[in-house]
Amino acid sequence: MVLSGSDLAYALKIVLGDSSSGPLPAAEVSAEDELTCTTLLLSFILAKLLSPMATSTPAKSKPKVLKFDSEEDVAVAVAKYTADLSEKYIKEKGSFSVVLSGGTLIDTLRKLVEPPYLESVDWSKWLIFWVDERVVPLDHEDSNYLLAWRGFLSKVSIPSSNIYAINDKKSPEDAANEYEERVKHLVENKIIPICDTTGCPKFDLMLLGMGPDGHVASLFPTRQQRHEKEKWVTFITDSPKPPPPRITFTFPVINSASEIAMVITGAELADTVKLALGDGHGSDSGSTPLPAAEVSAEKELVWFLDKDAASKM
Ligand SMILES: O=C1O[C@H](COP(=O)(O)O)[C@@H](O)[C@H](O)[C@H]1O
Repeated sequence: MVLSGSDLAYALKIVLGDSSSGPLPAAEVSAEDELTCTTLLLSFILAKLLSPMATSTPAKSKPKVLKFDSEEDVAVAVAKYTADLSEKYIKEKGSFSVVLSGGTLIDTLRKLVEPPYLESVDWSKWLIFWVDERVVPLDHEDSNYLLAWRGFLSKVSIPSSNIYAINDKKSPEDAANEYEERVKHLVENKIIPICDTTGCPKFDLMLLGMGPDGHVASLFPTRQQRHEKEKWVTFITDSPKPPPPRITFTFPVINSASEIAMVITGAELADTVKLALGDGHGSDSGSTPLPAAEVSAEKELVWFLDKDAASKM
């Protein structure tokens, strides 16, 4: 009987290890029994390899892709989706943590700050974070905080103590470390739960946009931050998209969120959407998938696309 490979270790231990109730059948193998024993062993190994226990992280489900006739329809759908999740999570856990990106996303959230949601959403239970931020003063035109303040936060009654902007007085590295510390503190105080499978903070909802190069947050195809596995928040000083200094949540944190919406509109993103939802590989990023193709959620990832963004699929 010839056995090889590390996957056989557990089977060998069972078959060859001592047993108080007498030897297992395979331990008494003779030349005539060899075929039967090998078949049994192969079945055991196959069953083990094919069972969900064979992989250390459970496979996540495929993204849900929703296509709409217009950008306006996307805005309407994203508002309802967010308000519904707000109600669900506040009912379940008493608060709703939302991670915002910058860019076009904020304008697409405009329907959320109109009736009926303006009155029906319990804004007092919201906690706001940024998936990435440009390291500029908070009142600078490039600030994602300022963008969100103007287009969203100034219109709703989220307590200011629940709005977690970055410290704009620090260097990118220090600002990233401080933001990570603040999130750790919230985790320690059980304000943000921890994701059992990754050990990262588990935010309820991330609302993400995507750049034409397939970047999400400030994780760019050609920069190493996208490969960060240890830090929760990292920094970049040479972002290919200006301004160069930024901080960003890393993929382990992004992909630990319960729900993620990728909100993407406009014909200029159609090729990138096709790549990201296809095999994920951009022509200029070799065999590494686009960052947008690496987004996954603990519960559900939904791509909201208007017909222009979906036109090449
Ligand atoms: O620089 C950034 O870009 C992305 C995408 O922005 P968009 O304007 O193309 O929608 C954004 O998601 C990110 O938060 C921002 O810092």
